[in-house]
Amino acid sequence: MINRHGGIAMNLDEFTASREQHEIVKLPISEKELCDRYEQVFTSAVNDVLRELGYVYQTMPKEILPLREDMKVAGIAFTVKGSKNLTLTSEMEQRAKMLEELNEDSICIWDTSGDDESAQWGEIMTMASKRRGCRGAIVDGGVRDTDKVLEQNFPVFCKYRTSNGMLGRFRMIGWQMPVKLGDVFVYPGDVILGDIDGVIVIPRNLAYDVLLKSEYIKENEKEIKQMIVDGLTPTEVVKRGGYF
Ligand SMILES: O=C([O-])CC(=O)C(=O)O
Ligand SMILES: [Mg+2]
Repeated sequence: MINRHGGIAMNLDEFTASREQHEIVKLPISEKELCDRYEQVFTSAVNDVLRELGYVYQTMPKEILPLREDMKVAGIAFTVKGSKNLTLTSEMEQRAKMLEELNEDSICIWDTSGDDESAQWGEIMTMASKRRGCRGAIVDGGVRDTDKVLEQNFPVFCKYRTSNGMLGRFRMIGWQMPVKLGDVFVYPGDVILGDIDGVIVIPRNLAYDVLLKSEYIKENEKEIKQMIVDGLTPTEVVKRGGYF
């Protein structure tokens, strides 16, 4: 296309739409039921289903782990993006506003631009987000007040613990925008599942089908495990259609 200065114009409409007007498709079941059922499966099963569909870059950086090994959570992505920043004017007010926009069955996802210094989550933020019906937080950064977060039984997955509060060190640039943690893109509305093996992102348009197939895998693996209990060798298991 020739622009009004006679030069070649770049048409960014489609690209912009793919990034910033990502459709939040309606799901065949409620978000609450979807999340509750995802919490009954496990990340490895979901990962295998996504792999079958050709989606092999859906796991978050492997350093993002649960605060306690038995923590498991599924939720609807509410994304937050920030970076190291020395300014603090209105930082608290801005963070309060974000927390007040968290919705029921959300999970707060922090893209920290690779922060290695501050805590993006803590005790009071846990208390406030629980009241909003938020199901957990996934932080590509840090958490503080860890003992008080653990007492609240709120699933938090993060890279590190630190007493460094984010004020004056880090701040948000916005929320509910597309973010990228490691290799994986997260769009607001995607489904997130975290357990002892880490965190996986299920694109929203696939979320219901992937759930059904993951539930099937969970059932099917019972039969495979029974073959081992019955004394079959791994070779016999594979011959009968079993897998690992
Ligand atoms: O501001 C922070 O770093 C978070 C915090 O301490 C809290 O939520 O209690
Ligand atoms: Mg605190």
